[in-house]
Amino acid sequence: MIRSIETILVDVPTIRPHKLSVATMNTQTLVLVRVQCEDGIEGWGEATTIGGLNYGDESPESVKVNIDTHIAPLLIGQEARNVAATMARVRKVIQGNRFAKCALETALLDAQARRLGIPLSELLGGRLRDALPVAWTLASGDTARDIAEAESMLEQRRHRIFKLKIGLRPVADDVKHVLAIKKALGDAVSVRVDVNQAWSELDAVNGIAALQDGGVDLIEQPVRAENRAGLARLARQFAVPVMADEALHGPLSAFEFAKDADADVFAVKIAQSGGLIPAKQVADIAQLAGIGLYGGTMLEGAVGTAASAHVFATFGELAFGTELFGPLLLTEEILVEPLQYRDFMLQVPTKPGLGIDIDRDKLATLRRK
Ligand SMILES: O=C(O)C[C@H]1C=CC(=O)O1
Ligand SMILES: [Mn+2]
Repeated sequence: MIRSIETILVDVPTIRPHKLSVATMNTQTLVLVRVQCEDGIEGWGEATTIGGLNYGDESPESVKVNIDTHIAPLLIGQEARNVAATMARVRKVIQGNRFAKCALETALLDAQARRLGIPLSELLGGRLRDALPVAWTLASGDTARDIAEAESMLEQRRHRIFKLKIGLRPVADDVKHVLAIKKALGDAVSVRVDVNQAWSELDAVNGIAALQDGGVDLIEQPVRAENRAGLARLARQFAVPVMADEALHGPLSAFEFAKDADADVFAVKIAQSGGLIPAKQVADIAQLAGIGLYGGTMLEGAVGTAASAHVFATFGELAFGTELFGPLLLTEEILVEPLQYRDFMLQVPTKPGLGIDIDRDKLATLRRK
């Protein structure tokens, strides 16, 4: 039985300003969810977003207040072992709030997998890989600094896929910035861009043409999330793959995109999908439709990153790798043993549940008072 649900806000400074077209982040706020069960088992989940309400329609504070006030009371006293029934109840009576639902589902599945003594990926059907390629986002806003940062990542064998955040400056300036980085890093390195919806369709036609010529590998969410037809036109017009990110809000939106192949690639995110099981459905839909997969992040800390890793490890196809670098962008470690990144890959944890242990003392110091 579920005994208690606690939500904890944790503000962690980033290692440098992280500049997106919608926000500049100097801290990330983690919403940690702790579910305690009568049998002594506990599970952890996490929700994050980017820049308060700049990125999505849930904020860390809304996730906390909506779980505390509206969702937790539905769950206290419910059977903890049947996560499917519990989440079905939540999904039936709670509208929206995908990030909050994801954090809760993560905690319930973590608890159940710990109870069974198996890694979470096994509860999700079993893993097809033990390590995941991880991209790094260059988003300092400065070309020379981004190149130096990428070179250091290559030297440490941490990342060889780089995603550049653009869309804030005029298209020509952004193209110049991206191509300078691509030229400096060379052909062995994958350079991609994320426009975070900033371009008009006309900007996108011009921008993508130049980026494609310059050897950029992937174009992420160039136009508004609502403009599915526009994204589809761009995907058809260009050979360089065009990826849907903010446009994906779970299985239903994935199905709408998949019906007519309106994107070449999906950025699958557990939070945007509304949970781990819906994220798997998004991936299934993509694979059935021949759409490529990329394991996305909401810049989660270690808990959300581990949860995402367990989900992505079950994907048959993962042609574009992942961007599960969230914990590496933060100045503080909240795990007893950090997640392992080596040889350009994140190692999927192997211990039961999420396979991680929260450092309780650290959490006590960092939590918002
Ligand atoms: O993809 C996004 O839009 C959000 C996020 C993921 C990586 C990053 O730097 O920002
Ligand atoms: Mn994106």
